[in-house]
Amino acid sequence: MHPDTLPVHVPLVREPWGILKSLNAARQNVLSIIPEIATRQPMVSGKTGKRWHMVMDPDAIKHILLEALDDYPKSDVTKNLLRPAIGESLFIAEGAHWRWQRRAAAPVFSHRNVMNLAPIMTHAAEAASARVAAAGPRAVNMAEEMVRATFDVISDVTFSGDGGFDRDAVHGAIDAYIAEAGKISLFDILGFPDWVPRPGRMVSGAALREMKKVADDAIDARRDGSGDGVPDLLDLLLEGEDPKTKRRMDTGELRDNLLTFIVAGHETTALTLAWSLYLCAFDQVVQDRARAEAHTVLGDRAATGDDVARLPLVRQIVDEALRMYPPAGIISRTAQKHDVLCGREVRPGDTIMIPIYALHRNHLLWDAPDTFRPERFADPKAIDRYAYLPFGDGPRICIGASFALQESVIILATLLARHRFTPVPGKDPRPVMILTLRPEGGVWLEAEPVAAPAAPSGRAQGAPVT
Ligand code: HEM
Repeated sequence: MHPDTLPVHVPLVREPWGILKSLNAARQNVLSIIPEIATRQPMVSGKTGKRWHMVMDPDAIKHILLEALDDYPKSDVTKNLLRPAIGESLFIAEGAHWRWQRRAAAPVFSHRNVMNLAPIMTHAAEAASARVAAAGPRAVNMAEEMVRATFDVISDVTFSGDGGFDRDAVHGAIDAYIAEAGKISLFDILGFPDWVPRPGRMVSGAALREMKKVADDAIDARRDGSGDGVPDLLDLLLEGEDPKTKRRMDTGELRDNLLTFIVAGHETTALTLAWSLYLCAFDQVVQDRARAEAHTVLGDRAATGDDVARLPLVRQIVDEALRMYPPAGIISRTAQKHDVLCGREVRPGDTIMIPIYALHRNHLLWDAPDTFRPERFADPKAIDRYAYLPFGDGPRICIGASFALQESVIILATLLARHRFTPVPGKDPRPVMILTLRPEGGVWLEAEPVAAPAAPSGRAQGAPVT
């Protein structure tokens, strides 16, 4: 197929690059350090200051993420990067300190609790759809809209109804932090030796202090008052207890974990939605089919938690967007022991990268990997589990995966039911990874209103929460 007929992708490196060239390229886009052969081979190794390996072999990945979990902790660099913002929270902690927090937080994301939070997602979907309608007929940057929608959701489910919680202050602080942290990660992902100067290390302390204070105040206020209505993530985490040690989180631990949910959960979900909408605009046939599905199930109302299971094509579009543009495009670990992966020697201290972007486009694992084909997810059993890792895997798999998928399907189905999205010529986004895989330039789409048919009879109406 002619490349012009493919959705946007990153041109990968075809020749070995020196340190400076790699560094320069990574400054612009971390994905551009992935060699093209990583989409054709099970493992690629090299040395850029430190020894590194990129692993795309499902069995080796299973070994790293599941069987030998303790021998492959998250790389120090990832942890150093995030610690100033989110402390020793679930995302960063290792060993016993990670285990008790994971056990205490697991029930927070149970199917029932996530379902209970669906009305907040429906409400955000309604609001996003109304904003898009109001902005038309001119082109809308859907990437920006989706950041707003998912931030509405995550701030409502973390600190719902807390009058004193200043959303804009937290949003601003997180964005400033991520922008700074992104600069550091370029060095860190490459595994440069510690003596390389890191200009971004001077992360703005003031922004972080402000963010933590806002969160602490909201937690203390909640401890004093009683939360009413459906318990949100803060209520659930306040109740959370490690069943083994009976330990509960103190205010600092609660704050670090709630901020983790905001940092880990909001931009990633916004990107999933932005890329899904880009792909729907790219392929009008798929978009029409998804709209027909949404109309059949929803009629003229917004999607609810109960609808998610009845929207398989919308879900497949989300799955395929997560394959082609995984928000966490690379995850990395530091080897602790001598080991052998794909017949190759691994030494303690080696950086192990799982370039999810290249794994999801590996020709050994996927047919026509650069082509948008949501139907490849029609039968989930047909997908090799360790070939598809948008949420990681093993005990450290994303704790918010079902939350993110539910939110994405609710928002995408609602938007597709009410608008027809078409690309704006000459405004294709460029996939760029700094900390996450973003559509540089935005996802600019024309959104034409579509009249939805009346709600199908005999089905409960999902009244949006106001
Ligand atoms: C589409 C959206 C999302 C994507 C693509 C995503 C991706 C990931 C990935 C790849 C990991 C594993 C990282 C590694 O092993 O190095 C992870 C971990 C994590 N994610 Fe997500 N995530 C998403 C949404 C969320 C949401 C909504 C939340 C919370 C509300 C969340 C909270 C976390 C936490 C706490 C961890 C660390 C878990 C642990 O180490 O025990 N994520 N995520």
